[in-house]
Amino acid sequence: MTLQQQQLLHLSGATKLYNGHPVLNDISMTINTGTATALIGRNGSGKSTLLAILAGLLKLSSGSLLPAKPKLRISYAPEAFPGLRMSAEEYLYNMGRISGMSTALLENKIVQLLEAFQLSPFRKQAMTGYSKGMLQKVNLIQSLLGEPELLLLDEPLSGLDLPAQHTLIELLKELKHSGTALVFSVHEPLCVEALDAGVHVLQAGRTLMITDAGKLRDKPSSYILSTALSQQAHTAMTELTGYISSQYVHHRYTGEECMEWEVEIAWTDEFLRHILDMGGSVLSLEQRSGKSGLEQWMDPKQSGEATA
Ligand SMILES: Nc1ncnc2c1ncn2[C@@H]1O[C@H](COP(=O)(O)OP(=O)(O)OP(=O)(O)O)[C@@H](O)[C@H]1O
Repeated sequence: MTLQQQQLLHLSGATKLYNGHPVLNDISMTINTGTATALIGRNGSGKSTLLAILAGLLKLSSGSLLPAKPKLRISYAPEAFPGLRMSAEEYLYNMGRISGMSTALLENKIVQLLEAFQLSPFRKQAMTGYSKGMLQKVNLIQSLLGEPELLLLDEPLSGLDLPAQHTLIELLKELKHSGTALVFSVHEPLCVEALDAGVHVLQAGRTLMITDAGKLRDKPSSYILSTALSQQAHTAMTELTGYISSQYVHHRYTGEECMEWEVEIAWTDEFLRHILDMGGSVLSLEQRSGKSGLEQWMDPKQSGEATA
């Protein structure tokens, strides 16, 4: 915790039973101001249940949830949002008034957010006619209206088009910077990396691991696609400094068998030269992060099995 960060909420030994069966089992986490925490895990691993508990909407079967102060301003955007009969503008206005916002501030905020999410042209239409993505935008705008100290988002990117995803991430970055604590469930790496989030991996209601985006990010490598070389030339390449791995792959367009080389970026030129010297052709070159990136942790069972 940096000097400026303060504890907002502490969850300890949280267990939630449904029909005697634990769907969350002994979960502990501390949420500090100005931080982002991503909950990741397979479908049914307990992310939504945990968010509803943090929001105070579900009671714990055992364990404790301790806010650092009595009236913490919490906003919550649930996973599903129904198409109500009222217009988005009306709904947002009502929600803002319920949370105690002043009319002037609220009207201003609604206009800004509807514009940012490109919903202004539809603001007076009944939400029964909205698409899934449009409803998700209203759901998110509702959670962004006030100035929450803790913002809980259940799969916020779900159903959003790309511009809306970027708008949301920029807004979340600003909120985090201004001290709001963010906790969100997510199946895509985009949010985790952009918000430099801590990562809480759930598996069947239990904490599998706690880490952060920085640790999960791989050092990028160069990936060179070349025509297949002779066995002798291939072996010589594998002995060069900077070699990481190689595999036979089929070319995306021609279907031809070729070789993909993963090499350290600093040695890329050497490898390109060797391929040409050995009679091969370079088909493409790109730099990207390696195999065990964040995507792998989006499917924690697989990772758990791999390291077991
Ligand atoms: N009201 C309920 N009654 C009984 N079981 C429930 C209830 N709500 C959730 N569960 C169960 O709790 C487990 C965790 O569900 P939860 O919705 O929290 O998972 P999730 O990680 O958010 O899943 P997803 O990625 O699909 O949204 C699941 O097995 C689910 O069936």
